[in-house]
Amino acid sequence: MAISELDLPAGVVARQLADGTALAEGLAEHVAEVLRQAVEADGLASLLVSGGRSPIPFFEALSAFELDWSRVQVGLVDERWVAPDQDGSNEALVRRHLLRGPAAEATFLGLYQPAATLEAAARQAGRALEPLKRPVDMVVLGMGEDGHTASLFPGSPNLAQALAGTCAEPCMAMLAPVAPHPRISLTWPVLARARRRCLAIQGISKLETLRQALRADPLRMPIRAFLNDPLEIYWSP
Ligand SMILES: O=C(O)[C@H](O)[C@@H](O)[C@H](O)[C@H](O)COP(=O)(O)O
Repeated sequence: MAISELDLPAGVVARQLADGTALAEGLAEHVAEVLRQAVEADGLASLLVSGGRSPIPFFEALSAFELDWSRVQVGLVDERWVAPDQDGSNEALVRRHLLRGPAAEATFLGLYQPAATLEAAARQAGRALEPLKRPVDMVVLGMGEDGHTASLFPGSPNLAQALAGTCAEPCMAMLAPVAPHPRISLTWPVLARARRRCLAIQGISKLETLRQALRADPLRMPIRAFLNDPLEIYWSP
């Protein structure tokens, strides 16, 4: 199976790479160029990345690119509600694998907030995102086997509100079916209205998930809400 076999909506571009290394390097080169152009045009660039396991090679490849990282904001599309020094923290993942070398000069805008409740933490995270340049210059999404993206999980309370184009909150409390369960996720308006968006997925199984998502209800497979122009899908076997 090849990604070219998928019937993608207009404005959705698919790039098939030979393997995970080529995917990480190709995506890093593309993202670095978008950031470089945004810094040149606006004096500031904003990047939102996903957590999980698969972005690590991409993070490490991107961190080595020479650009004016002091004018780049790096944030997360979601966070597990765990402190940065605990297992599962996306902030720790980005600080360890992306904010190093030249990229150490970037400004990190995290989502984790200690608070009495997850909902209070999400509200505080939204306020902490106020300095984020919008529309965001580049959002890099991942996708789970169930069709979730960021921490927009099927069956999560608040999902319908978070996917609505009228959602006024930049981020919301979400619940994942897998540990760590409490999450904070950016919402559709921030993620979908970015100037450039990439979806990075690897393996036949996720390609099958993507094929199913193209015909699915976003409430059942939330990635569907982002499969529209502009989107560049990076996929490798
Ligand atoms: O916090 C997270 O886990 C991510 O933001 C999440 O949305 C991730 O992109 C998918 O779960 C895919 O994860 P993998 O790339 O590790 O399969």
